[in-house]
Amino acid sequence: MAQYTRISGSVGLITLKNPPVNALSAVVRQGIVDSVERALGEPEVKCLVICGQSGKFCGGADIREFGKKMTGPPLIPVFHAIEAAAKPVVAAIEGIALGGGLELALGCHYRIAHSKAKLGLPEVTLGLLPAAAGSQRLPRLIGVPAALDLITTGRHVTAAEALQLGIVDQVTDHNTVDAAVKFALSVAGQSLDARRISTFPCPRLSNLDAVFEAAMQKVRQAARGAIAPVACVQAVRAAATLPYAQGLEREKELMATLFTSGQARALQYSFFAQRAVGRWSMPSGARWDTSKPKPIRKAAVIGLGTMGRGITVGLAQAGLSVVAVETQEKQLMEAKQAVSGMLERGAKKRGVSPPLGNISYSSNIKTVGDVDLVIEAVFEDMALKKEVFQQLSAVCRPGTFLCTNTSGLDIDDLASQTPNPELVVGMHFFAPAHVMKLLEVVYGPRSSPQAVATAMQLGKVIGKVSVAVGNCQGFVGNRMLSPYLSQANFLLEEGATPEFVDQVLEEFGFAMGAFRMSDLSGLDVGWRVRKAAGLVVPGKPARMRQGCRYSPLGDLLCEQGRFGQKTGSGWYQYDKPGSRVAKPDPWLHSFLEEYRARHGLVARRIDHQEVLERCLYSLINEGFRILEEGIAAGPEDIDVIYVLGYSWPRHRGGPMFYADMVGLTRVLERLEFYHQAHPDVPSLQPCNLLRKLVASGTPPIHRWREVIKKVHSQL
Ligand SMILES: CCCCCCC/C=C/C(=O)SCCNC(=O)CCNC(=O)[C@H](O)C(C)(C)COP(=O)(O)OP(=O)(O)OC[C@H]1O[C@@H](n2cnc3c(N)ncnc32)[C@H](O)[C@@H]1OP(=O)(O)O
Repeated sequence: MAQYTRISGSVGLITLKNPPVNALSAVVRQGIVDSVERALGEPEVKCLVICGQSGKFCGGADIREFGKKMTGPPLIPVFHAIEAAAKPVVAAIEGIALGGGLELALGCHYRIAHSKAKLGLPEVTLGLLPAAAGSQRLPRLIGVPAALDLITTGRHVTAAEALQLGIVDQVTDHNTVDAAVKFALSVAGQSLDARRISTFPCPRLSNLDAVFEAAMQKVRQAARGAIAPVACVQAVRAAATLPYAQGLEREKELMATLFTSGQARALQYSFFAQRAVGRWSMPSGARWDTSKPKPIRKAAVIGLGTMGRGITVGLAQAGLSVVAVETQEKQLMEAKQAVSGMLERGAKKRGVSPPLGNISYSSNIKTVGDVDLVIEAVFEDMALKKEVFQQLSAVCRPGTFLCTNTSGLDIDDLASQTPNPELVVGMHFFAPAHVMKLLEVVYGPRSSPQAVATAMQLGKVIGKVSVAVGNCQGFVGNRMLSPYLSQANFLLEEGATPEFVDQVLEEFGFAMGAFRMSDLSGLDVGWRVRKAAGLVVPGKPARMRQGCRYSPLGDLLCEQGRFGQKTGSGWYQYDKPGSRVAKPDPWLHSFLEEYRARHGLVARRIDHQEVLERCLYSLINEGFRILEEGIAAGPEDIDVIYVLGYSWPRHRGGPMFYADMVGLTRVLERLEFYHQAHPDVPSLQPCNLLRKLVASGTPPIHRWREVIKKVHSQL
């Protein structure tokens, strides 16, 4: 709702009340209309102030109303009524003014913001554009280049930047409503002619075409197929070239295509999924709302390689005390320098001082005796990790949580090295660990709910989106990647090239195709895992292992020292070791031809559809298996992992959402088709849960959990 009160005798105060973010639901919109009408009708009222309850101005349109039947007054006429008012209307912006929230403020005559407020038009991140006249008002207020930047990226700006850009008129460190009331009284009675943004001409640009061409090129490059950023540029162009009313028509037209698009649905699903993963549950019944985390004030990181350094930076930046341990003195010195550099660069960007004092470095593991939680980040080697866990058990005080940063090793096996396996969880960080948003929190059968809650909470404190998953080979992300990469390799055996496979996957929207990604991560990583699993048989590249089809192509490259970017060659060639520019490699093409000839394989033409279906559907099929086994609690968990950790295009929601969009029946049919053609590839065999979902009438994704529950109850 919107509450109307009169304060200081002549100020009409409208307070938006719709927790948690005062979104502009139908009731709120109606409340604004009624309150404005009332204030304008009261002769004693000289000016109006609009604010939001609980220190939050407004989080924008109510996203939960999208896709439902529209009720209540539409936003544009509401904002026009405010702008047309004969009494000054001042927006008192505390906390947030985002999307429709900022558009509401732009409809007001003045804007006063608290110094800690964040403002922005993030509609593009939801597959939309600022279609409550934001795309038309903002360029008129701050000029085309700045408006293009804010609208196409959706980035939030601080109050200080908003003041500099001219979005707000004043910034205060004190009570924002008081400041707005004082300000409103000071301008009451003055002419409002120069305050109605819709009447402003858009600031002229001499190089208008060049500016828009450059903007379009930039968004097309960054968007990986997303349509909203392109529509945002088109809408701002309308503001720059058309009168306001016509610009508004164009904004409406563009919004109509976006609003009902699959991409908008995917992005909005992704928004809610990212929040839903915080409400985790375990098969034991333990849940986020019944498991209390322990506060972590002091943590230790063991092993200061690339991952350990990033984790140390993340913890220190979040204000924790960190003991950073590296037993090799030379490595310790290098790490100290590298960590300090990262902290200094990060602090410079944020205009704060680097938290160097939060870290103490040591080469002795015994120095971790008084920490609340340890994150072991030594080399990915089970024997080494076990040794470290045994040492930790001896030196840590009782109750210390022991976490391991591993991308797939058995958490339970590691937990068995300690007298308190309930305190052990996996924390799978993604490189670079201080930058990547994703954290897989892995619980073993003996991990306590409190240990999981604590790791999840710590993830939040250090700014990660944490997803709780069960213990299995590769956890969720890497387990699903395995069939995807296998298919990519099989496609090479059958006639494709790395360039073609990558092109198809990149056109789908991945930042990098399977082979470019493998070259970046290092082919030796997978090689080591396959060796440990007994799959690599040097000198005998037979194409079957343990009764299933196996491609030894990656192993053969590793045997030649081709580990990817770091060695200057892998699936591609690079100018020099460490170079990032992948070039097709004639050597690799001849190698593939010889390989096929040696194994009696005849190259055939493989089309886009086959590449996409075999790579993606095998990955999705593994996702269904993961759900069936209860390793992930719901499809949102998998989708968040893929979008944040594996560069799955956000505008496609994630693999499970994509399966829902394609249609489960179609996914099932195509898997059956490919499995018939490749009966020796078990990952192509449709899993039971997928069959059950299809048999139960292909329910939409938000109802899959009901079917999953039934499957689990039958086990
Ligand atoms: C019908 C046609 C209308 C056409 C209008 C076109 C023009 C306008 C379009 C828009 O305004 S689209 C919305 C633009 N706004 C946003 O994108 C903001 C989205 N929200 C956020 O970025 C964050 O939530 C926040 C506001 C910065 C707060 O972050 P914080 O970390 O503090 O909390 P969260 O966990 O993210 O959110 C808490 C809670 O609130 C729900 N929520 C947030 N924003 C909205 C919203 N705009 N509508 C509905 N619900 C919202 C969020 O989902 C969380 O709830 P749970 O999911 O955990 O239950």
